Amino acid sequence: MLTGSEMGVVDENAAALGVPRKQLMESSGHAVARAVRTLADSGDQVTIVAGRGNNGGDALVTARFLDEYDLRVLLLGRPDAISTAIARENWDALERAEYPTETVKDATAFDLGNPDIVVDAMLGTGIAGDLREPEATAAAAMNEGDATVLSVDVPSGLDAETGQLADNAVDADHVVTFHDTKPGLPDLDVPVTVADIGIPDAAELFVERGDLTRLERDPASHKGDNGEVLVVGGGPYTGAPALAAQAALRAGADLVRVACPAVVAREIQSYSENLILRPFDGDHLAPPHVDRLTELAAAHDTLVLGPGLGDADATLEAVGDLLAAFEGTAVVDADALSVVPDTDTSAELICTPHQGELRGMGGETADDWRERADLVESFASEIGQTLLVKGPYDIISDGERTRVGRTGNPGMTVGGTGDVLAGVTGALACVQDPIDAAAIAAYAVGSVGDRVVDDRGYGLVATDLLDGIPQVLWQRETET
Ligand SMILES: NC(=O)C1=CN([C@@H]2O[C@H](COP(=O)(O)OP(=O)(O)OC[C@H]3O[C@@H](n4cnc5c(N)ncnc54)[C@H](O)[C@@H]3O)[C@@H](O)[C@H]2O)[C@H](O)CC1
Ligand SMILES: [K+]
Repeated sequence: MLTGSEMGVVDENAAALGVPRKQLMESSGHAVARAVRTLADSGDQVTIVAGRGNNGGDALVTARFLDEYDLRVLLLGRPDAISTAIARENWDALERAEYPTETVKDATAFDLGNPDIVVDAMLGTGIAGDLREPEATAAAAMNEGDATVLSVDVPSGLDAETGQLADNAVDADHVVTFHDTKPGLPDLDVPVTVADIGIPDAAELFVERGDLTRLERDPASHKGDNGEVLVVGGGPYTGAPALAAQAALRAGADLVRVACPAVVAREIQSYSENLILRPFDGDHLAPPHVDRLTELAAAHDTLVLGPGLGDADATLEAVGDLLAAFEGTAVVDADALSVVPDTDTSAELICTPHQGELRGMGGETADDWRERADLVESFASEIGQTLLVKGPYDIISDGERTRVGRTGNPGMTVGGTGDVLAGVTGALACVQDPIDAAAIAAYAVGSVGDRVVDDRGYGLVATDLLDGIPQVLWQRETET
């Protein structure tokens, strides 16, 4: 089952892999034609009712596969109101080949006639709310008439995000949906054909630019709505927590606070005026700090635990205590990772080990990335947490879903890049599911590294990554 927006991610990933949406539309349109043939006898009257989006575009393709029928193609609205280039190209192709096209300029001009089959291609995954005109009148005519109604992707009026059916939705007799079933379809109690439209499995496995379409920033949002991150780190090292915190800000978090030992607080602050420091006594994290830090962490959307903490016994004991007490979402990195397998926690963790740290946690790894993906998935399921295992192929798994990130390059083996990744993951986990946050973070940080190395060659340092994060996350180029 895929929601409409999940389908959009997969579809954009397919385009990134070289299978553009117009090709998918051709497959979709063909699949609808095959379904029409199973329902219609030769010479039957088949009427296509197309909307102005890509749902309509699918059925404009269908028309070219139905030459043996008595065909009518009705476009709801003027051709210049067609909202996508690919749907318009398919409309133009029908016109040039002199198919029997008609445009319906408003609801009063709609006349369904009395066809044997109606193809409902008014609205698919792009709908919001009840049907407006002229779709509402067209739907009522379909529902009142005797024709068999074949809906394209979803019955027009079914919200593929929530599965909710509008009061004035089309009452379909059959549905041909694409790639995977959609919310609400199983409840309709009509035959649903799931058509393979040639989307490669890789579009769901690999993290590609389509995954970035999950990111959105509400124009009406206030400070804090886009995430508050607490980084607990520092002591023996000061750069690591500063990198993680700055990366979290660059990834879009509103407020990032760094809790660190007091003796290094000034030094960490001196790296950036954007950071808010919350020092605790002494020169390293220890069990007496845990109560206050647990309380502080609970007031944030996510905790990033580990950068620069070191591996002093008292520090690792405190990490265990903090994880045991904390109930929110935490990104666990660096020395803190070793504590995870022995800790009982109700927190939701995103652990970001490289392969050596994974072994240290008791996980197995393999040279072949596919084998590694299987091993990481089993280990994630065993520990009941999300893993982001760093490497030339990043493997991200929550034990059920597994994703693979292929961005990044050998220039990124330098120190500090992991801290940047932890920070970005922490910021994204404020507003995304753990697996999506980890997948997007791995993809984005690798992409920034690729851009830096493309520009300047190797010799990249972790601070080079910070500035490029917003561009990769937000200035994305998508296919229209
Ligand atoms: N995702 C894929 O892999 C593929 C999907 N395909 C098909 O494309 C549609 C989705 O197309 P999209 O252009 O995004 O949206 P729609 O055609 O569903 O509708 C957009 C259109 O509708 C208007 N609108 C929105 N709400 C309403 C309303 N309540 N009443 C009237 N009109 C409304 C809106 O303004 C837009 O103009 C998907 O379902 C598949 O069929 C392709 O096949 C490619 C592969
Ligand atoms: K439809």
